[in-house]
Amino acid sequence: MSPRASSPLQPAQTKPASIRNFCIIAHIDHGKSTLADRMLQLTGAVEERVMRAQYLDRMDIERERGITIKSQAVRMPWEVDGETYALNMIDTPGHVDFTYEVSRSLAACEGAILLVDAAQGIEAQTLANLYLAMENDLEIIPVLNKIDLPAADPEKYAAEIAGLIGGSADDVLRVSGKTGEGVDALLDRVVGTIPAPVGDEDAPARAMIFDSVYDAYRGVVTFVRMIDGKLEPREKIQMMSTGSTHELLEIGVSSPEPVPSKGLGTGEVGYLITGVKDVRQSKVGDTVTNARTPAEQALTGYEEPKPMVFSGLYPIDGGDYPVLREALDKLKLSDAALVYEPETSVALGFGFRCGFLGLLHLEIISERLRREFNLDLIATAPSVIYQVQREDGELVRVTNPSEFPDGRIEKIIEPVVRSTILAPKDYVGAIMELCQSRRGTLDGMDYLSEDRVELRYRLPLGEIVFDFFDHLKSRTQGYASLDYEVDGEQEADLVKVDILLQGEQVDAFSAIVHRDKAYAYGVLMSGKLKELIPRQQFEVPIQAAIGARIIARENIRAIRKDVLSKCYGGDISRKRKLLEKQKEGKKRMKMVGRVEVPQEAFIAVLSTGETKKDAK
Ligand SMILES: Nc1nc2c(ncn2[C@@H]2O[C@H](COP(=O)(O)OP(=O)(O)OP(=O)(O)O)[C@@H](O)[C@H]2O)c(=O)[nH]1
Repeated sequence: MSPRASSPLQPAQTKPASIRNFCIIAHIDHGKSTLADRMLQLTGAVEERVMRAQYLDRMDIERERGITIKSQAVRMPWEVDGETYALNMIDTPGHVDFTYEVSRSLAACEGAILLVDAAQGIEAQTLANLYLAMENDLEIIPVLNKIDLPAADPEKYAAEIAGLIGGSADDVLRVSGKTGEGVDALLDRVVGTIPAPVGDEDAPARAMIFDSVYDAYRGVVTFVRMIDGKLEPREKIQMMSTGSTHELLEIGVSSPEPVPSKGLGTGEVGYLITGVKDVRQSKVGDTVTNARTPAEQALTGYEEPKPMVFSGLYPIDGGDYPVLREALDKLKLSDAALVYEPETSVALGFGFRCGFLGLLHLEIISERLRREFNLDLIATAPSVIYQVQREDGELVRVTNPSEFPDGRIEKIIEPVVRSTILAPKDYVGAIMELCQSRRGTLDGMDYLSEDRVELRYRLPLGEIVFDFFDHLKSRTQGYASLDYEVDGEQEADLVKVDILLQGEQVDAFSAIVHRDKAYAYGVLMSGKLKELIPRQQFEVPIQAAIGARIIARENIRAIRKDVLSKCYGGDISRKRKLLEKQKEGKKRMKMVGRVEVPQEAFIAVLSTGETKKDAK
């Protein structure tokens, strides 16, 4: 494949008419990275000699090790009819938790390539991002990828896509990121149909931050799209949400390695480095302006990141608490959405209550804590924000069951999501059953093609944060895809169920559940704990309670455990060994009142997410 591109345009001198800003909307594995590789190759942005598979992804891994910065936007030259254009490809996060970040990336573009696997068809996340792109008035270029696959069915899926975005199935481009077929035609289409950026070149500078990443060596690298005016190196810039000013140490473009430039003009996409150490000082959605001649009005659409899902993180080894605190402080530098505060649990000891954008965000953070900081953690069941109004009128914000107020309650408000589920039509019944059992209400249903259906449900966020996705997958043999977006609140009849061991409340097991499911939750939890907690030297009642009312009860019968009984008359070293072993075991026990609960019991009950799952 020989590159078709003449010498690139210089960033500071490129006129908006020669710029095209676009992103690729695609489901995981539909081939975004492979297609990006072909584009880098074809445009000559990356020389053949240094080309390697998943060029941009590779940079991602390097960034984790602090070697280079992640390329959130790549600039590529492309020539059409003797004229050179600068194409900026902007990366969009693919997952539902990061809808706001996606919306900012989209706001930085005039067009989007909708990339769909020609053997799979469109998926729910892609659909949700497509709708977002359409709401943002982006020009959509529909593309079927992997047409080289024997299983590809471009006719069927082209019709499906045409049905969604309008136009004819013939307008849907067909490419193979693997063989490179059709990629040049796609780049021509980008130049031909995506509008050039419009902005006021003479106005005071306004740049929208669509991403900021933390780099161990260079501090925060901020990715911006220039809307009006221009920015030049060594200027003082100002963040419009806070008014804070910073020296512009470096400004440039990624092509795809970072290349410093003489500035960025209207319509361009590039990066800024200011020496800021924390991504919170460079927030996605914020407007950057020139501190000397600031713009009067910030760009619209700025939002603070809002944590929606909360969970307590506790080190399994209490001695790791300072390590956990340090690790969270470090992660915060690169993640503006992570919030946390210290919390103590009677059962689990010292830990942190952490707020996340959603479940995936929670998973990413716990995984990073485990992998990068070597921490073994217990995470309490995820919870959402409830507004609880007491009878005396006081409103309490509850993100943790332990904050649930005692006494009489007037009403409880819970967050609700608008969800989209895509699946083959044979599974509609199973999906409806699941959504109904989670208090969902059907908003609508459409056939995308003969055999694929889009279901739209309103569901309480609290019902899906737990294990909804796992259930959806198992009921549809993995075929369903889900996307959701927080959409308002509703009143709900919820209660707090406590679990008591010998009359002592185990805070880590309390949960806020719908009244209809409280009994099932209580029975399930007490049954599980009975299996998991070893018999003690006295009888231990396990009770589930709503306030003072007991709704379920199990008993662990007493036993006198004498580890030495087996070795009557045995030699002393063997006895010592057994006693040592018993001591080891005790270390992993947590005391709840007088009851010894093995660490494993907490882990088994909390981390598998089996509690609410079975309590349906
Ligand atoms: N046959 C064929 N396989 C392809 C094509 N494009 C991508 N693939 C394969 O599909 C798989 C996923 O491709 P990626 O490019 O990693 O997909 P992605 O969308 O970037 O995936 P994530 O990085 O996980 O989001 C890989 O195994 C690729 O080799 C294609 O045009 N034809």
